[in-house]
Amino acid sequence: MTARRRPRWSELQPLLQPRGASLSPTDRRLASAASIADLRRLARRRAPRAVFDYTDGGAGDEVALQRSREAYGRIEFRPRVLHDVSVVDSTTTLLGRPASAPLVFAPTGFTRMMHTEGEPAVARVAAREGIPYALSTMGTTSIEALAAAAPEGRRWFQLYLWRDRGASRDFVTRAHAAGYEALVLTVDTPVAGPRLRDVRNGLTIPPSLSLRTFVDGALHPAWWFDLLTTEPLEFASLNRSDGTVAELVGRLFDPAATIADLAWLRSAWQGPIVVKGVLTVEDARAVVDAGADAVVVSNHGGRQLDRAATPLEVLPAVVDAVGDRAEVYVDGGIMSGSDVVAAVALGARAALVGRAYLYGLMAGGERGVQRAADILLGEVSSTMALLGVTRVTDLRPDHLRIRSDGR
Ligand SMILES: Cc1cc2nc3c(=O)[nH]c(=O)nc-3n(C[C@H](O)[C@H](O)[C@H](O)COP(=O)(O)O)c2cc1C
Ligand SMILES: CCCCCCC(=O)C(=O)O
Repeated sequence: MTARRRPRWSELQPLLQPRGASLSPTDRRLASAASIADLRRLARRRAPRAVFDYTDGGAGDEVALQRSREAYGRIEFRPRVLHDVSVVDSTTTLLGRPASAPLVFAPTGFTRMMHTEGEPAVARVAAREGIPYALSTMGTTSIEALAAAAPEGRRWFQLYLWRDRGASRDFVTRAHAAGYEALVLTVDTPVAGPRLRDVRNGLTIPPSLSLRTFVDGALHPAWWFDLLTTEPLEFASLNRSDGTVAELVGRLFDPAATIADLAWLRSAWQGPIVVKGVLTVEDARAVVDAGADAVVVSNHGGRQLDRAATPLEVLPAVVDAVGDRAEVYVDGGIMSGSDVVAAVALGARAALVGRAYLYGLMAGGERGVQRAADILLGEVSSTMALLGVTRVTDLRPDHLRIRSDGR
């Protein structure tokens, strides 16, 4: 079924080593992770609590976070049998260029806080696997350094509009000069969502030393060892950023941004623009009218407005409304390749994942991200085969039904 796909590094590695021989403890742990949920468990053990919670958590009571995830639990596949699935082709095109699967690594801020290998590690895995990766404005690696780390990769740049429009313009210029292919304008963060776990943990960016963080660190020495033995976190654009995430957002992000700013961006950037954070048909139409080439139906992984709509539920209506004029992606709660396939069957051109690769990163740096990619991409192929589908374009809504009982 996946015979034509090149074996992945982490599948090969155990075969190339004498049994149990020189596999590092990290490699052994990663090799034993069979799912993204397993990687999450490893991540939780390795990262300090404040870091894990920042990544894992959502806004408010985390209702949006849970609903986004639960929506995938309601999917019931309708497999078709006796179809030749000896060769499954998961390739597609995104923004007019080839991708090995309908999958994108979503932008995530402060990535080197999860593991010091950070964004370059994520970008290298994405490049190796032939999927796009969007660097965040709040990244801890500069636009230029990331381009140098994975020059052959498909790089998108995620833009937050800042109060200082000169700085926003500068990001656009730098992304263009460094060969980024697309801009992802995130529109669901006019102010910070209330991240209660971060408040309770006293999280600051960068993490500061206090009795609490000292104890947290003592319980997670590997993470601290990595942090202390590498260069300090480099923020893409900030010289000093001390404060809580909410303070940072309040200081930098422009709550007055409107659709006119998207029109401005359209005139300033010649390449594709993806608008991320749309949850209504009205907004999807408005941003496509203003020049967006793609929209991401997203509630920011449940991290912004709690009780915001569930992306998978909104997806079909957005596809109906703008799918003939723009590519429609979805994210939030995607933890397996079978979730990716369900999203595509419901009309998404691609699914973005955030936490899924961050759990891998926290669990084992670049090798952990590779493990996450292996798991997701392997599951995309096997789910397609088990559904009786050999091409992404053959996935249709009638390959599934949505159960109302959630079981
Ligand atoms: C730790 C973390 C940091 C994030 N930072 C950003 C960011 O800087 N910009 C952005 O547009 N979205 C950001 N997001 C949201 C993701 O791009 C994406 O929408 C979300 O993670 C999808 O949900 P999932 O994590 O369940 O896959 C972040 C998400 C996480 C988990
Ligand atoms: C509260 C918004 C923080 C913005 C930076 C990173 C990000 O988007 C996130 O979700 O976290």
